[in-house]
Amino acid sequence: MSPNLVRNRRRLYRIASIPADGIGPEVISAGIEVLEKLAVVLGEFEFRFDHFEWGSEFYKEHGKYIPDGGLDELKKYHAILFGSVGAPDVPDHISLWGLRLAICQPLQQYANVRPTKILRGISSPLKNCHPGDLDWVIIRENSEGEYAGQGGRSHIGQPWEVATEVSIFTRYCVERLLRFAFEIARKRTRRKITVVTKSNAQRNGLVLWDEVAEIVKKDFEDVECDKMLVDAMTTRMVLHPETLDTIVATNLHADILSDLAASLAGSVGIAPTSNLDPSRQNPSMFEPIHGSAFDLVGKAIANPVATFWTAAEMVRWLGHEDAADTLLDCIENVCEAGIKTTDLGGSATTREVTDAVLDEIDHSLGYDIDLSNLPKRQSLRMGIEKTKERQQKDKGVKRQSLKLGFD
Ligand SMILES: NC(=O)c1ccc[n+]([C@@H]2O[C@H](COP(=O)([O-])OP(=O)(O)OC[C@H]3O[C@@H](n4cnc5c(N)ncnc54)[C@H](O)[C@@H]3O)[C@@H](O)[C@H]2O)c1
Ligand SMILES: O=C(O)[C@H](O)[C@@H](O)C(=O)O
Ligand SMILES: [K+]
Ligand SMILES: [Mn+2]
Repeated sequence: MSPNLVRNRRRLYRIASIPADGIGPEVISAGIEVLEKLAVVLGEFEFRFDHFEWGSEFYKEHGKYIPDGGLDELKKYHAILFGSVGAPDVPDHISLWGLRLAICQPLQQYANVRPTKILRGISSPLKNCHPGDLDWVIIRENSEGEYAGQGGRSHIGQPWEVATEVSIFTRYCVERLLRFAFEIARKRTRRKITVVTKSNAQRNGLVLWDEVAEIVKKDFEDVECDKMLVDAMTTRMVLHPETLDTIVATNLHADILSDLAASLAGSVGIAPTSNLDPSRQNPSMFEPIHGSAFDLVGKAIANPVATFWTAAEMVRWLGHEDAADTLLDCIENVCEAGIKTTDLGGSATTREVTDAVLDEIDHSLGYDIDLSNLPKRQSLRMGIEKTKERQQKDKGVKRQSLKLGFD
């Protein structure tokens, strides 16, 4: 088979990488290594990453996080891989609105999807909660609500100063998000959704949420639906995690609940986030759930698992379910082998966890692949095809060593 033919069968994905601030660059560079390894070993697709230096250093130099025309530039990519924005010497509302929200909102990434489960090898801080008891996906409204940006300040610095922070809930945005969440619930085994609001106190917008949920649920009779007030929801998440599956909530409520969820599953260092434009008119953006973690910067101990799981979700969104599952399996194997960072009670560095995951991916086809003597990339592509052919023939043979050499 000619190398060109092999090449043509592999999908090429152009990814915009925006590592930004804090531990963002440390975890995103690890994530890119893992994605590139996955691409080489599986041979189904390849990635071309373009790196954007947008972040707080860029802001301090240029007075903006995104240069003119930057959003149009992003639209040319299949997906965006994002680290975290936020620096100790820039107010947090400037950085968040300058970069993350300035991408999510105009690109209509209205569905923020945050799965959490107890990965193999990780234990929950809840003493009665075991793997399988906590397996949730939180769907966060990602375009309006408490993050609509409506409000202002008057008489600044005066004793009579006023500030308003106005939440906006539109029937259109609430309904599209609820429909998306019910679809997710329907695809999961338990077909169960909990709609979370605070409609006792927030008597306008969140009453609208409740009403729209009642209408939407009629189209999903196969999905079991219940509703909770957000304060009681925190209690249920802690005391009865096994009663929950898909959870849908407003922008702010789901932001808070999802950090709690990640920590109940072990750490904010493990959980992924997908900022999706379900219409696929714009690229979606994938990021670990955590922020810049100023306390960890430069120490080389940031947990890269959240970014690896995020990378798996990006691969899934691009249409490669099996590859995503393979990557998640590799991540769990590493956790199960006890190679964990300090937030999970281990002592491994970011590098050690990354190397262990790279090694697992190498083994994921069932062969040890030695690519060291290959002269050029094309040969490597052919080599991978050959490896897969042989794997098909030798199904069940585990961890054979295979030395590839084509020219
Ligand atoms: N999406 C984003 O870009 C995003 C998300 C959250 C926070 N932020 C920003 O990040 C900055 C810091 O925010 P914060 O302290 O509230 O939240 P954070 O998520 O950065 O940190 C909270 C805690 O979690 C720990 N932690 C976070 N990531 C970890 C990892 N990968 N491995 C191990 N431990 C990890 C930190 O050490 C810290 O103790 C702020 O500027 C905030 O605005 C940005
Ligand atoms: O949107 C936010 O509130 C922050 O960026 C952050 O907490 C997140 O989860 O993305
Ligand atoms: K992040
Ligand atoms: Mn958050």
